[in-house]
Amino acid sequence: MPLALCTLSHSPLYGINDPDPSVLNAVDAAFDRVRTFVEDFDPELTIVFGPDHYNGVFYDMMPAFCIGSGARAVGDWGTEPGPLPVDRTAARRLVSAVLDDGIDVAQSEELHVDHGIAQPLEFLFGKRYSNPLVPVFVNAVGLPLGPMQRIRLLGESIGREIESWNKRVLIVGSGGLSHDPPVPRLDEATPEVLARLIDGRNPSPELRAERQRRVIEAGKAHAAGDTSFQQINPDFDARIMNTFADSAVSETDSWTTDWMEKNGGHSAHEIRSWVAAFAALSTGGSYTVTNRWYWPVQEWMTGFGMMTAIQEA
Ligand SMILES: O=C(O)/C=C/c1cccc(O)c1O
Ligand SMILES: [Fe+2]
Repeated sequence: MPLALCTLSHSPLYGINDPDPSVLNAVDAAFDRVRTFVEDFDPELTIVFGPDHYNGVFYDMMPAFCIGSGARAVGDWGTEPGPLPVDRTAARRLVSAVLDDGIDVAQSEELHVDHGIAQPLEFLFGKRYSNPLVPVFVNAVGLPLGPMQRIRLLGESIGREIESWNKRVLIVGSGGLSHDPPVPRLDEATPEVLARLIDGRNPSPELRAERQRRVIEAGKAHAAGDTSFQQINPDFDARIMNTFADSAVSETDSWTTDWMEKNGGHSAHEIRSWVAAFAALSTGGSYTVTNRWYWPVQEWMTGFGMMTAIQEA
């Protein structure tokens, strides 16, 4: 049974700070094509790799990656709060298989996910989806980060296991390409921010609104040409997408944290979700990229890309 893949950027500023209608319409048309691709594939299970932005996972216990054998959405940025339809059996089997492969993945029976995982699921399946899935948190903001090879190996391990299930499994990778939105950072945190990075679960509505307002303002300034932000880098983004299109996933092993940040900004590490997704797809042999789209969207503060791919029979 073939596996299918869809990798896509997310931005909470979608629907809030929108670009010119010609760009927005093109993005929405691409979303329609991706949704048709998913509907045609008709997945029996979805594995979604995605980051968190200190809304669900904190420095009180920061894993490199974590499989959710139960999960709930925190409901940031207008995403639907509440439990996710996790296939617990599948998730627990994945945890065992990955551990057997020598990768020390964490497990959560109640993984808290933010827009990094919730938004792509809503883009693909609508607001109240009930199709079975397994969320996999991939640390992309809580520095320090381990080498890229580890995320490839995680993806391959998951790919080998799902391959053996003889099911139609859709693999989703969520994350921006080059981007540098104002996500707080440990190395420059004030004591007040540090406390929130360690244990910031269930913030007051005022605190959440204040944080979101800051990001909206940053998006507006970015779109107005404020150069104090690291700029979107379309050349870097093309290189990333070409690597996946060329089936050269193992080349990502040589991408260093420094290189990613210099060229793509601090949040470029979200590309780790794409690496895991393509690595999982690649375990069954060759794959074909069926479509790709890209726009540098200043209003959303991110290089916004999407790719779909399917295993070759
Ligand atoms: O508010 C946050 O924590 C993150 C915002 C953001 C903005 C643009 C692109 C992204 O991938 C983000 O997560
Ligand atoms: Fe993000």
